[in-house]
Amino acid sequence: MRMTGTRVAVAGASGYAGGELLRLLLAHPEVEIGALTANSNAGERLGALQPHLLPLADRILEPTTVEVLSGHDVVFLALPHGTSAALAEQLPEQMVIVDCGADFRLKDAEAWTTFYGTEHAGSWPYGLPELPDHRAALQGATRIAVPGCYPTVSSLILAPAVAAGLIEPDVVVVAASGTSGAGKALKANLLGSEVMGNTSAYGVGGVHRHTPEITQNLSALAGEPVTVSFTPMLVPMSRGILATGTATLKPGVTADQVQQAYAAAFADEQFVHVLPQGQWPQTKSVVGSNAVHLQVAVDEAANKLVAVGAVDNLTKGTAGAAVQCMNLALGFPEQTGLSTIGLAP
Ligand SMILES: NC(=O)C1=CN([C@@H]2O[C@H](COP(=O)(O)OP(=O)(O)OC[C@H]3O[C@@H](n4cnc5c(N)ncnc54)[C@H](OP(=O)(O)O)[C@@H]3O)[C@@H](O)[C@H]2O)C=CC1
Ligand SMILES: CC(=O)N[C@@H](CCC(=O)OP(=O)(O)O)C(=O)O
Repeated sequence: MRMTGTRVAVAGASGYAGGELLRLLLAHPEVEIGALTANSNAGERLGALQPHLLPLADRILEPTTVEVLSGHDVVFLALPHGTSAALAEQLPEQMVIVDCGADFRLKDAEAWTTFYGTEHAGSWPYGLPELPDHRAALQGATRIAVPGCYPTVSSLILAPAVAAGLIEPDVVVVAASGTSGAGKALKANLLGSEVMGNTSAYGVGGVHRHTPEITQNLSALAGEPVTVSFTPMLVPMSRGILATGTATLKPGVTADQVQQAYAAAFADEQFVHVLPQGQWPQTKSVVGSNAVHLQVAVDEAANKLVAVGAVDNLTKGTAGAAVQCMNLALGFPEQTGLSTIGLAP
């Protein structure tokens, strides 16, 4: 059903994801921005924390409570993991809730507890419409779990090969992220002098919490368990992720088959672009946009498929996906308020 003047609230408006949501929502023709909430920063002017959001500079951040968030058509939750579940269960059923956190992404309760260490709250429709069979569940949905930033790009770079049965169910993903992926809260390894002029791996050895999310996406596509070895890295830039996925080709699979599978998988997708042959994704081309840039090659000597993808972790990796999902939930054209144009140089 098409609605106009849709009233939206953003919980976590003082954070990075909340700020990016507001940047996009300010340019969205169908919404009216309602309550903006925070935690330790409640009572502050938004302008003191998000100086780039000039039209909202004098809005005062409210506490994140059920009372403040009720009375909106849509609530975006951009809160730390584990915070959304308790809040969501008290909000009205008919309200559309789009959760940027992880609380409702995983279907497997055991995987949740292993990686997050708390009780599983359940699962909601997963907000990656470009994965086969996902869009329909988002149309008209009232609860949506936005994917993690690494899983978005890591799943999309390998999805066509997995869905077409071109690779063995055993993949390796190495992904480099800008520091905004870690959120705004000060962390020792994210201080300027630790990050500048430096690149480091972290969460190595299958322990990063995005591993089960990528596994869930690829296994569902394969119709059998897919083993995922995922290694994230931190690089000295504020936004963007560049991910490389590698897998062994099944016997007899040709480079032509691979190219055709990728072209066909995303032919009708407005946000996922398989680049022309010979051109490789780079993060700057997608920064600030909801686009994913992809490229794939066959390494014949090693018998491997190698796929590379770039996203902006805060846009298609979080807030852009959240807006795209809201559009689907409310019946707005999917691209409303979203751009595919990045930055250069
Ligand atoms: N950054 C990214 O690239 C991505 C982030 N996400 C997810 O989005 C969510 C927000 O992340 P991000 O914006 O980066 O994090 P930030 O640390 O930048 O922001 C967190 C926000 O949550 C608020 N907050 C903190 N603790 C509580 C609490 N106990 N109750 C209510 N509100 C609280 C903060 O308010 P205050 O400032 O007042 O303390 C702030 O507004 C997380 O779940 C994250 O995993 C998902 C994909 C990518
Ligand atoms: C660079 C960096 O630290 N990135 C974050 C991922 C952020 C994200 O997408 O994810 P969630 O919503 O699942 O927290 C990390 O590795 O924890």
